[in-house]
Amino acid sequence: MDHSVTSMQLPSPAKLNLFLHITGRREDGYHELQTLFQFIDLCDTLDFSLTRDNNIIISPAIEQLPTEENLIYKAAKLLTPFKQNPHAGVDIILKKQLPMGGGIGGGSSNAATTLLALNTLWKCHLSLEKLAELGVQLGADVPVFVMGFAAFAEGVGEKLQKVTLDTPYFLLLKPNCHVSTGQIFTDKYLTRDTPPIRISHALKLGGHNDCLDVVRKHNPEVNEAYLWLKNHGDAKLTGTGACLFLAFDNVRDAERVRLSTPKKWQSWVCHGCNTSPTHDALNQWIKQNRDKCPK
Ligand SMILES: C[C@@](CO)(OP(=O)(O)O)[C@H](O)COP(=O)(O)OP(=O)(O)OC[C@H]1O[C@@H](n2ccc(N)nc2=O)[C@H](O)[C@@H]1O
Ligand SMILES: Nc1ncnc2c1ncn2[C@@H]1O[C@H](COP(=O)(O)OP(=O)(O)O)[C@@H](O)[C@H]1O
Repeated sequence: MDHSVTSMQLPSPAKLNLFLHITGRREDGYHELQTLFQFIDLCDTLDFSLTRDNNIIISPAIEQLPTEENLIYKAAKLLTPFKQNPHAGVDIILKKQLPMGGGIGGGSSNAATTLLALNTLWKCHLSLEKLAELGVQLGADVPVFVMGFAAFAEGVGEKLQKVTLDTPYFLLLKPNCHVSTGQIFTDKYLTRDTPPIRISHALKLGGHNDCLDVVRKHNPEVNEAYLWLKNHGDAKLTGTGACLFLAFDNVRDAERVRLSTPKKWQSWVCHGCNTSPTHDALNQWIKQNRDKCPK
């Protein structure tokens, strides 16, 4: 078979929570949210090659993360009951660029990219909705990456309404600390009573991040980076952090502020997108391989 139809390279982008409201707490302790998700063009890359040995091989390994806990592995495992050929396996090469545990959803994105790639390579023929339903078991942010459109999200982040947002440039900052999502969501001072808003309100007026004060309190370095970034505009926290971001109308201004960023923090200038770069690349792959792909 033509090698092109047995392998695929896809980008796996990060997301930003443009705002994050906590509107309540469910009986199981999970928090009900309203958030606006936008993708950015800062991406990991995943190479998938079909094999015939029924194995899921991921390289290189992520430091201090056993393969079985890698969300890429978990996503591939979730799809195995749906493989057309029971002997099909996959070799996956991960080129990691996204900082982990930064609130930009790299792990969830990698899981979604894997679901999308293997659904095609393993000919599982599952709908996006079914893939999102499987993916939410791995994390609340997986569905938005599977669906691939910027979205107003409710529930724990899985009830999605497609939106079209402005696509500014962002300066993204990563303070040198790891924020524990669990610690933030169990803090007694976290506010959990932001009144629910309508999508029209969200799109017109935006919102805030209810986690910000608690994250700043637990993580002095996030606080320091926030105060620094705030000198340049409306600095925001994504998810439960630690990453912070600031929007700009043009790339020049974003680059100018980035050049003055203290060197102790990683920083990137990136572009907001309304469709996931994974979907753009997958659609391109499908177009190129349509005639070569056996049904
Ligand atoms: C906050 C958000 C916003 O996009 O993103 P990140 O900051 O992680 O990127 C997500 O909702 C993160 O969802 P998810 O990825 O499933 O969270 P996990 O890290 O698995 O959650 C760790 C712990 O936080 C608590 N948790 C998480 C999500 C939620 N809606 N309510 C919660 O109470 C739970 O106790 C959970 O065990
Ligand atoms: N492929 C993966 N990439 C990144 N993190 C992963 C992956 N698989 C599992 N994880 C775990 O998920 C955690 C959260 O990762 P990530 O999604 O990048 O952060 P966040 O949820 O804060 O945006 C990591 O700290 C790591 O332990």
